[in-house]
Amino acid sequence: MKSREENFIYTPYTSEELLNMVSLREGEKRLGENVVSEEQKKFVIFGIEESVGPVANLGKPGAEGGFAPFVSTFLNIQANRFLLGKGVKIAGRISALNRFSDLKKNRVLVEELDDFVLEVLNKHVGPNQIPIVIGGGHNNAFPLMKFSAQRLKKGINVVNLDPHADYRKHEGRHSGNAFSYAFQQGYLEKYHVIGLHENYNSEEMLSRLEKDGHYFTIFEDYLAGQANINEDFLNVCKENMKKPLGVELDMDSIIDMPSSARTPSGMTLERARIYLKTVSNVEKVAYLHLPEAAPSTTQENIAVGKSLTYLVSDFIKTVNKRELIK
Ligand SMILES: N=CN[C@@H](CCC(=O)O)C(=O)O
Repeated sequence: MKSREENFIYTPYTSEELLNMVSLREGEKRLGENVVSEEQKKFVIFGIEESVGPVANLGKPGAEGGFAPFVSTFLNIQANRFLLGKGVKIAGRISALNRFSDLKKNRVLVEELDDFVLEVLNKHVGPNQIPIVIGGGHNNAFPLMKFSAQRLKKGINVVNLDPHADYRKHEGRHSGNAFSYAFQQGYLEKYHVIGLHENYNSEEMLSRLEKDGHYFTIFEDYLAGQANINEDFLNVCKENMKKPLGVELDMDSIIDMPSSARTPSGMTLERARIYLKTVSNVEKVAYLHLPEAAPSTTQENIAVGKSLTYLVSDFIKTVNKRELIK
């Protein structure tokens, strides 16, 4: 299946392809062996292999490479009492076939991608299923919010752990304005963005976040001990306990994570895990989105694959635990 101008393609996984990525070991069960089962699926995972969004935001390419190391790592973790993986489906991936050198053309390309991601989600996510989208730029938050708002018939609340608010002007689509476009179009109601870096958010954007009634916290306030990050995670969870919540984690919030906006100062992976475990503990998660990882070496592939796997498995375990408690 291709997008309208044929600049993107969706390729579903076959069970055989997925099983080929699993290294079997006698006496053990790997997650991939259960992921291919015929059981009812609660979580549907999609990869997005593109970096047109970050490039259209004047950033660096590489986000097309985040998903592949995730899949091979995730399929090979242990299936055990903590996570069996039978309720998880790895559906397929959207890949970019083109990118231009012209900024305007790339921003139009992002619109084509927005529509294509929405089409794929509409086609492959059932009524009670939760989509998990991995890889690509933060631009793909827009179709995820649109998909969720359309199926719930109202704008949703979203939480994002991110040094950048991605609430830039409506200047053509890119990875830095998914949330401002979604708010303008009524798909996003209240935006909670946690851990903004003082140095990387324009005054104009911060003022607009305030004017539009959103909630944001500053990373440096946590460093100075003027705010408590775990309390802020918990407060977002409590405020959204009974509302459908979109959960976003920009991989560039994590210290040294290979990405377009790689940072030497930021969240530890452990803090990011606590974030996901806390904010996902609401009654209805609309989706999980983990964009922006951009590995370029073998070592970086390992780091990205394992980091994404910890985060996705934490998320699934948190949602599963809630369902069992109910
Ligand atoms: N989604 C990320 N957005 C950031 C990062 C830009 C970059 O790639 O360098 C932003 O718009 O500021």
